[in-house]
Amino acid sequence: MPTVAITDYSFPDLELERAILSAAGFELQSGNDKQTSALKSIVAEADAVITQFAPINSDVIGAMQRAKVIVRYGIGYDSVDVQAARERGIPVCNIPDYCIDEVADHTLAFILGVTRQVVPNTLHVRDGKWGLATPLDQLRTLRDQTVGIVGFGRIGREVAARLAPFKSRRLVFDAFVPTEVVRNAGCEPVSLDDLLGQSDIVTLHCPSTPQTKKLLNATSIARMKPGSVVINLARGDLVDTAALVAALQSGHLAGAAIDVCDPEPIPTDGPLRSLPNVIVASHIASASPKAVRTLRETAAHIAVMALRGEPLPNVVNGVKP
Ligand SMILES: NC(=O)c1ccc[n+]([C@@H]2O[C@H](COP(=O)([O-])OP(=O)(O)OC[C@H]3O[C@@H](n4cnc5c(N)ncnc54)[C@H](O)[C@@H]3O)[C@@H](O)[C@H]2O)c1
Ligand SMILES: O=C(O)[C@H](O)COP(=O)(O)O
Repeated sequence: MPTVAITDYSFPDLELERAILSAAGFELQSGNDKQTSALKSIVAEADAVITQFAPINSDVIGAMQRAKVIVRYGIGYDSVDVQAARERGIPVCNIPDYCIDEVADHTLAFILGVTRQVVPNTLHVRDGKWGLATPLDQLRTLRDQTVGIVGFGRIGREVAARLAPFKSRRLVFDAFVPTEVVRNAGCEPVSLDDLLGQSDIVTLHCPSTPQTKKLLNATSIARMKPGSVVINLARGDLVDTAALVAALQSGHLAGAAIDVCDPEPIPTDGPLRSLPNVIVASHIASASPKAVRTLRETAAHIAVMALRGEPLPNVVNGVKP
């Protein structure tokens, strides 16, 4: 019986996937290991592979003897060596639209949380105190803030739309989206340098690629406005963690709100877990019952389509099945 291998997952079980695959006559085999040797063994005989955060590098892809597809449980596919898959003729599919509202809402929650100093003022009251916990000049209004959005895809556009009623000035840098698309959304297309130099809030919504890794590093952070903040719900490696921590500790950056970090998880003694001017979450911005269900069902259905030889949606590496 054809087999679908799931390399790793963060869900309590795989019953949803198992039901879809067995109804289609396929068997599910699963592991939950991110080491190359274990990954090679789980994918070796699989006819389709579904993967979440495990690194599917060229060694792991080289071990695939029969795979007709690699499906990423998620939007970003930086954990998969898509070029190695292309060389082997294996299509890689992502799930591009399962959590756009969830991540855009979470971004607004983070932006408002930082702007209105929600977390320190909550902890203050919990600590038995009363009155303003943070200096007055740290409480701002979005009407007075310039927000710089890096990456104007599905999530970046929804963030921009959610910011419109707050009347913030919205700057956008996207390396590929035409400037009319940005203007039509009521935003101002700018260069990355202008965005960093003029924004009070910089929010990242581009993928992790060789061009965007460490987009925010010591040099680019130094170009940011003193007192500005960084919001990152895209990928941890877009930001040089040491440079971010140094800028938060020196006060050059007033704060950060991050759902993703490099590395993940953040080490237990890592400063990003304890700095008072940081809001942090553990890569959960995509979560809602609807989003997780859509993600899991879509991944299983794409595996079924591949095993039936049907045309595949969301192929990101240009390989036709
Ligand atoms: N925290 C989470 O749980 C979570 C959930 C979903 C997505 N994400 C991350 O968010 C990212 C964005 O998601 P999306 O759905 O908006 O993707 P998308 O593909 O719709 O949009 C990404 C945008 O980034 C732009 N871009 C690419 N390279 C760029 C560069 N060098 N400089 C500037 N812009 C560039 C693209 O042109 C595109 O418009 C994903 O790649 C993923 O890594 C995180
Ligand atoms: O469950 C998750 O956290 C999602 O898979 C995140 O992955 P994505 O950021 O690539 O969508």
